[in-house]
Amino acid sequence: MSADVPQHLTGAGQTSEATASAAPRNVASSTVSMADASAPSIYLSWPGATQGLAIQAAMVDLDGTMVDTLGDFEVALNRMLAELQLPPVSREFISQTVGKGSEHLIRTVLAEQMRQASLTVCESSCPATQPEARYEQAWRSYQAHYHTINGQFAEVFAGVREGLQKLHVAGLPMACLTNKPQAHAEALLEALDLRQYFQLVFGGDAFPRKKPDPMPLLETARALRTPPQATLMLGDSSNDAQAAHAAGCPVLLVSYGYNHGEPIRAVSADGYLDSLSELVAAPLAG
Ligand SMILES: O=C(O)COP(=O)(O)O
Ligand SMILES: [Mg+2]
Repeated sequence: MSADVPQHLTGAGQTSEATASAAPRNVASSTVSMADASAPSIYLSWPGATQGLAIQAAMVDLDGTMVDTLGDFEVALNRMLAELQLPPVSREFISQTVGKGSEHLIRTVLAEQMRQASLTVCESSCPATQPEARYEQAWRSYQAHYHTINGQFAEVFAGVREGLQKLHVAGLPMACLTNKPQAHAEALLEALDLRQYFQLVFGGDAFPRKKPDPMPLLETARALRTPPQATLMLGDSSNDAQAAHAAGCPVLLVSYGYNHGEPIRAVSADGYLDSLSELVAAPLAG
């Protein structure tokens, strides 16, 4: 295991606090076997696939792929903005900004709402205040509010439980790989009863770099002990696709998530799904 992988993220992480704190409720963890280089391949297909994929494990994105979290983002951001005496942000703006981690979301929203406030309050002659000067306060406020409401305004997308169940039944080891902070991701998966499907959960603060950098995918494949080319990324945005291409992983994209306001089919991928329930998974003989 390379020295740059935090110890709790190594293969031994299967039995570390991440898993121990999230004991499966419906599926016994002992029924979910760990992947290794000789793990059996699963053949995956979906409607419109000219050719399916032979894979040994999957990494599944969280926001926009499994869970519609726009409501949570909206409430936490607007409570933060109210504290900072800034105008509320629209759901549409959030949907185009989410996906690159909390830091990027807070910085972008702060800059936009400060710009709007300066236009309203002082027309064109406001004294310039740098968003960066308010970033630390905004970050603390946002994280506290998000922690309080996490999952209360979120919903699992239609077809997600069915799709994950199919992959689980086919014997596919899975990790949740998100840019959401680790603690929020773990709590959300638990609250929505999705944690049971994942041997591992890696948040945006689990590695030194986030998607679209390939590092989180390469380290997750390493932790799952499957080669990147046999480790599928299942996501909703160009972040996931870009990271997958750079890591050498196959990638499938869902059409209903948050792709920075751009059509998902314009993003290069091995395939596109309108619902995870469209997936067909079967063990590959031999
Ligand atoms: O940016 C976030 O917080 C979440 O993003 P992801 O779950 O789509 O990776
Ligand atoms: Mg996403």
